[in-house]
Amino acid sequence: MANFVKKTIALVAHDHMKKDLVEWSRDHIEQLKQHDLVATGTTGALIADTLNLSVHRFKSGPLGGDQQIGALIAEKKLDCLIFFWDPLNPAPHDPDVKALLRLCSVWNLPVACNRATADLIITSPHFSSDEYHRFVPDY
Ligand SMILES: O=C(CO)COP(=O)(O)O
Repeated sequence: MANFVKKTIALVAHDHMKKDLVEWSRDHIEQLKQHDLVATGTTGALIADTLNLSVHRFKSGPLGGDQQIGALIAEKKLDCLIFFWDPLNPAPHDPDVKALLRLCSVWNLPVACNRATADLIITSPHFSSDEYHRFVPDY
């Protein structure tokens, strides 16, 4: 029988996508409550205030928040990224966005860029099970 393992989840959304991420977080609030949550500044404030969840907030994305979350990935301190980036509007810090997504591939980190994928990740029995071991490359 599998045991529960608490994970660290990063929540990030661009401005036009924040409403989607708040709705998604509300839909999965019982799961999210069981884990440690981190976020970029504005996203984190919105989720914490709207849903009364405890969220560690890094800097706002354009001010370095994406890179701070990237650093967590490189330090193997993050288990999952839910990143609703905006496919229809350019971001001034697009290189940071690309760098963050790149690190998810470098470190084989589960990353969801839309609600359907986020649903599947958070509801997977593997997500918080001690019987599933994500392969983490040993560079
Ligand atoms: O820009 C972001 C991600 O690239 C998100 O930053 P905020 O949560 O501060 O809006």
